[in-house]
Amino acid sequence: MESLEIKTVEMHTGGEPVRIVVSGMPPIIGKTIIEKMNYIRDNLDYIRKMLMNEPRGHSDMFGVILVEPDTPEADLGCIFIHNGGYATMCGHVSIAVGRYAVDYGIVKNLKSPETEVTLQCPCGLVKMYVEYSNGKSGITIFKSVPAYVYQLDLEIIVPGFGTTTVDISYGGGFYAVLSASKLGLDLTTSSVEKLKDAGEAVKDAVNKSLKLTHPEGSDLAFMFGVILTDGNDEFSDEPTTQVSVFGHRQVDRSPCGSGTTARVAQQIKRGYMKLNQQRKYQSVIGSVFTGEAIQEVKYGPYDAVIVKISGRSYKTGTSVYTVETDDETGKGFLLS
Ligand SMILES: O=C(O)[C@H]1NCC[C@@H]1O
Repeated sequence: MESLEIKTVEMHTGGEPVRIVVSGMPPIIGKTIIEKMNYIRDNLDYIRKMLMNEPRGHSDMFGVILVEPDTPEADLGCIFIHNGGYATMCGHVSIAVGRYAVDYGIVKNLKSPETEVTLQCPCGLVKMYVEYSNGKSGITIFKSVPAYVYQLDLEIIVPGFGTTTVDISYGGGFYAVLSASKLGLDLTTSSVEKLKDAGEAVKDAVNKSLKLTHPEGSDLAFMFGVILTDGNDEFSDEPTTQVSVFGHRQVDRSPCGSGTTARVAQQIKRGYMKLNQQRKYQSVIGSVFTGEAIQEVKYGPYDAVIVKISGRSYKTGTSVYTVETDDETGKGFLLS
């Protein structure tokens, strides 16, 4: 532990933190990206706890450990980390890592007006298009893995909130999507604590009533989060607001890239949106991503769509993290 010296680049996307681990990790064993994620989870989880939890992080911290990809198609491999564990996809991090790859010389073939970066994520390859001109990077668009609805109108009993229905949709991770009003909540007036309670309760309820499967195996088949929306599903030029609750009662400050991907697939399936219609998705702090389904594809047995998301990230600093051997508290704790 004492010899750890983890170097990070710190960014945020739409207010959601991105702690990018760029060096200092012990060797990571594994051939595939999933094997690497599982190796870190089983052998190096103390590093996630040290970087995400207090006193170096906080209960809403998010990050990524950069690893060697196992395919020449990818520029970087991404292991996404949060307060409770690991994510198979993360849009807000991908948006930041796209800029990082351009600004820190990871990608050599810089092109204006946009430079392509490919990330290997546990869910698959994610293609980034980073705005780049006059030596400056900017807005990043990503095209994720195929997104699809797993089940519409799943009935669940949510303790403390009643019986309701949710749609289960996949955007690189599985989300339950529902209007906050179905739980008697309002995204503008309900407290963040109440939204966390609801998110946790919905996730538990879905886990009790549904066994998820995924065409590429069980490592991808778990409920990642809950998207509570303002219910404004009909297409409009106005943004629709949503909040993603995931991990250990963690609340996304950004509109949530993978959650937006899942919601676009759900809105297409329900006929609220059409292919090539671009919509604005707003977080509870007012940051905005755009989302658009650009192509229909078949994914295993599912009718899926390829979704394009755009957002903007910013750099906030760099850090070097260490831990002293006798510092038990400094190994990481959560207060909530
Ligand atoms: O943008 C996203 O996809 C995410 N943000 C935090 C939780 C999700 O992974």
